[in-house]
Amino acid sequence: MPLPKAELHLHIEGTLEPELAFELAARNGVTLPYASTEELRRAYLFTDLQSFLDLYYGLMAVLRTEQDFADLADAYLARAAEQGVRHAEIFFDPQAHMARGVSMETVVGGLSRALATSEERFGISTLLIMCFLRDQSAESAMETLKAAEPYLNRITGVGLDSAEVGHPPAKFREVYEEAGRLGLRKVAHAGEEGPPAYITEALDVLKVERIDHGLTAMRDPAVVERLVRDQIPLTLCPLSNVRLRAIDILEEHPLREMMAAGLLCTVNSDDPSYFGGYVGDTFHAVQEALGLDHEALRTLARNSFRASFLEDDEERRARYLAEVEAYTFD
Ligand SMILES: Nc1ncnc2[nH]cnc12
Ligand SMILES: [Zn+2]
Repeated sequence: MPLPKAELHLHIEGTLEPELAFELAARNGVTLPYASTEELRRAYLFTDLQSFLDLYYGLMAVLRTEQDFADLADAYLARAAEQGVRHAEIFFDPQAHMARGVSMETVVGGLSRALATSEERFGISTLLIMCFLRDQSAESAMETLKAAEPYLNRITGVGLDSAEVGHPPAKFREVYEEAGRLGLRKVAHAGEEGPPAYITEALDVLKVERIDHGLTAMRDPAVVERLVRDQIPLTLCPLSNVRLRAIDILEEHPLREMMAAGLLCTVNSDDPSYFGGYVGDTFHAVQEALGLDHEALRTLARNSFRASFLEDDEERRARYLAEVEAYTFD
């Protein structure tokens, strides 16, 4: 039995496996620019975040109907369950779909249909976090938030993703203020490729409660001190960092140093179909590469539930935490 954990940094579109992509392409009459799943997999040689995003947005062309989004989420949940995930806070990128003529209703409808039965089928509780694409305009983000208003009973929070450098958090001040007025929780990618100042800006200007990635915090001791003082959770994605060349090899990932500094670290998969592993695989990979002992893994699992947005369900959080404490490694 795998260690129980929450996954807090997971783009549902990044769980699209080549086999499902080809199945959906055939179902929807979409022609992919790859002859086979093998050829598609061979294209997963990324040099940076942008080179990944180009392929990731391109492959989304196969996602067209509510059923497609439900199938995508179902496939993720089945794999996550095998990897010990008990709770998942799932990102989605509506602008990438609406730009292709797929409505918010289709996206949220399909995803939430799969999530509605996740607990009984997979034993995984779920929340949805809607991300804005930071390389698009603030106006587009605001329009996206407006388009989501009829569905806010199914959306817990907002996030910020896509190409980071040159798109600082402050660009989205108004849309985050409005999200706050609507009662949404707030997270943002910061410090993946961007400077540590983006992390501070996301906290100060956007008032986010968690930082997605936060890897570059280690370049600025003052930023580390702030994150430690306020116990701001970081949703780290070590396999993603290697595949997108933020670090050269997993052995050089600063996770150990970050935990030792007192940062509230969690480990997540980001886009598991593209980066070589789901979250349980990621735990194994960092355990091996960094020599983490069982107590460090237990701390990461504990942190994942502590950092989750289960505030309205403290009883459930306590139950998950008790599972972590009772877990015996074999
Ligand atoms: N790692 C990542 N960084 C920014 N945007 C993303 N969208 C999907 N994965 C992402
Ligand atoms: Zn991400």
